[in-house]
Amino acid sequence: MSQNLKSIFIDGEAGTTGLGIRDRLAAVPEVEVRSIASDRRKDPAARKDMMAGVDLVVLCLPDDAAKESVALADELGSDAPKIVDAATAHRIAPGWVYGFAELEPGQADKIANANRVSNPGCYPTGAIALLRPLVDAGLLAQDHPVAVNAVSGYSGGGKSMIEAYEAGTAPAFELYGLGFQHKHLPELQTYARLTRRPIFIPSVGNFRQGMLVSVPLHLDLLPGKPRVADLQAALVERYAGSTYVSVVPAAEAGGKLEPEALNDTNKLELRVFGSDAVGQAVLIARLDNLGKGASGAAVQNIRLMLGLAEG
Ligand SMILES: NC(=O)C1=CN([C@@H]2O[C@H](COP(=O)(O)OP(=O)(O)OC[C@H]3O[C@@H](n4cnc5c(N)ncnc54)[C@H](OP(=O)(O)O)[C@@H]3O)[C@@H](O)[C@H]2O)C=CC1
Ligand SMILES: CC(=O)N[C@@H](CCC(=O)OP(=O)(O)O)C(=O)O
Repeated sequence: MSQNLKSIFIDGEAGTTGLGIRDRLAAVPEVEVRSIASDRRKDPAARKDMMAGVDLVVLCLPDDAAKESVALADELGSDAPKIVDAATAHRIAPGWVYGFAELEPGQADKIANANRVSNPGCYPTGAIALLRPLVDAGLLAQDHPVAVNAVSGYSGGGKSMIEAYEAGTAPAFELYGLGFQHKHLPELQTYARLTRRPIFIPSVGNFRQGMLVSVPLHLDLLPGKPRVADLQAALVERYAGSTYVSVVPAAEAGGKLEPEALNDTNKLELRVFGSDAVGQAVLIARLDNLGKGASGAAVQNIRLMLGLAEG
């Protein structure tokens, strides 16, 4: 192995997100992925030893295990590696940088200079990408009563949900999050800069991966009563020059949108469907929940943190 390679340990390498990151990193020649023998992969001592010898660790674990890994890294003091946490545990935690590079100007630099980066949730990636530019532009009041509806492929539920769908024991389609406590609400509200808690209703369908996130709006309830083109222009301005986020004319979709078109990419497409005649719009984000919603974003963050060129 070359001395110049950056070393990475994926804690949770055998899981859905971990495997996705490993596959993507296989195409990055500047890094080597180091692994623990399968029978010791949950052993805290083995994980700590591994962390002591690498440049960066990616946590692809349930929240409690991710917190345990961070505590192990803390015990290493100045020998601790950089951390990207793909779990929900540290998304609004002090001392962590939110790993959505396109959040606002300067966010990619913050990620590049951070030791601890929390990879965003799949649904918030779409919702924040749609909402934050409108809030920043004054087109959406921070206390606007926002509703976010979304559908995900079943891989979003990790190994257990994948097994249930592939065994044919899961429903064809299901709404969930109906207790108003979905784990993504805190980061969604925080990074969209909303002061009023949004209503968030996710759903899961019988397809493996892919995602749509939508936000309906009544234009006459927005500050200054904007037209559909004003919403579109605010998104275009925010993401001009972005490699992975694009604002696509809604007319191209012919009034329909399916969730799987960006699978196996790190892309995020944003559209504003609307009618000035009826004063209504719906903002829609399309992404791969395993791509820009998880492993793709993680590798984008890893590249930034290790000073590697964009992939
Ligand atoms: N699936 C998705 O679309 C996304 C998931 N995430 C997040 O990534 C994290 C992982 O999710 P996902 O990949 O879906 O989950 P999976 O259930 O597919 O994988 C989790 C992995 O972690 C392993 N694991 C559990 N406990 C420990 C432990 N104490 N030490 C070491 N390894 C452990 C599991 O081992 P075993 O194989 O034995 O079960 C499994 O391999 C979660 O926090 C999730 O919220 C983030 C974005 C999207
Ligand atoms: C379909 C499904 O169950 N999706 C998961 C979200 C995916 C995920 O794991 O979200 P993180 O990015 O926060 O880890 C859920 O709603 O809990």
